[in-house]
Amino acid sequence: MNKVIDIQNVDWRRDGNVILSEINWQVNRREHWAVLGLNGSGKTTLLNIINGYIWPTSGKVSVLDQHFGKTDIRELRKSIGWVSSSLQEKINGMEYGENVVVSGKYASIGLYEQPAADDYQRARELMEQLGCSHLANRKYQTCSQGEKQKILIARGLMASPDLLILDEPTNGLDFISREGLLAAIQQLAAQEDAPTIIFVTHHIEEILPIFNHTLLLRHGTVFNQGKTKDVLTSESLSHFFDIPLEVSWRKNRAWMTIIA
Ligand SMILES: Nc1ncnc2c1ncn2[C@@H]1O[C@H](COP(=O)(O)OP(=O)(O)OP(=O)(O)O)[C@@H](O)[C@H]1O
Repeated sequence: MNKVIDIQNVDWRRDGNVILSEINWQVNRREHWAVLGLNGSGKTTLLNIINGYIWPTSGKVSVLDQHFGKTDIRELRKSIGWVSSSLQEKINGMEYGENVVVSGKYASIGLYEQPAADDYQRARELMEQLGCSHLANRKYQTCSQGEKQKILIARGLMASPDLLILDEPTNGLDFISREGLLAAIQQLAAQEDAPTIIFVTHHIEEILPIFNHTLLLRHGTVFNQGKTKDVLTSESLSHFFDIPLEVSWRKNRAWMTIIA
């Protein structure tokens, strides 16, 4: 496989508005990317294009070397794990943690097929990896927000995807749970056989060292992209957010302070 994501000159217009404009973005294997942008900058729209839920008005898209327009998107989606808040709403709260994870293999929300014993074995391993194996026999609705996210990430890995998209996975987490989830993601991404991970966030300090590349989206355009250390600079981010700020690095993570 050459490119995990290859987006060339993509525009998306809706009702006379330009929502995405001239997007060019290439993601190679062995790279993990963070996508950063304020509300309404076009992050979800871009993810919807990658997953084939919306079609670009112009431009070319290929994902995992499959060229859109020439491929069966439903087949392709089996190789893409996607964890988002809209998925969270679709999960049956009465389902047990491990069943939620196993359902990821069948790319279905509930379980309509009879899983094999080794599916449960794999689900347990993934839950172990994410630090949530103790939730295997817990009803999903009784789990905390952070616990639910870990279950959903394990679920997203169940079909052994080549691409895993984490869309604002830390939403609604307190800072302890957030750090717990980030530590699990860092560990997961560092594994030899990890899928390529795209991590979408509003917060620069959530960009873990493993996210060696970052894409900055603003008003539906790519403001900057490249190596995370080159992109998350005081100068670049002051322009990006249109406010003077200073970036400092602690434990290989960038933190920003607004300077009056
Ligand atoms: N189907 C649509 N029709 C018209 N406008 C749309 C549609 N979908 C998104 N938009 C607009 O496109 C812009 C980008 O939205 P998008 O949801 O992609 O942003 P986002 O970066 O994901 O924001 P957030 O961080 O708030 O989730 C917004 O102004 C939104 O109102």
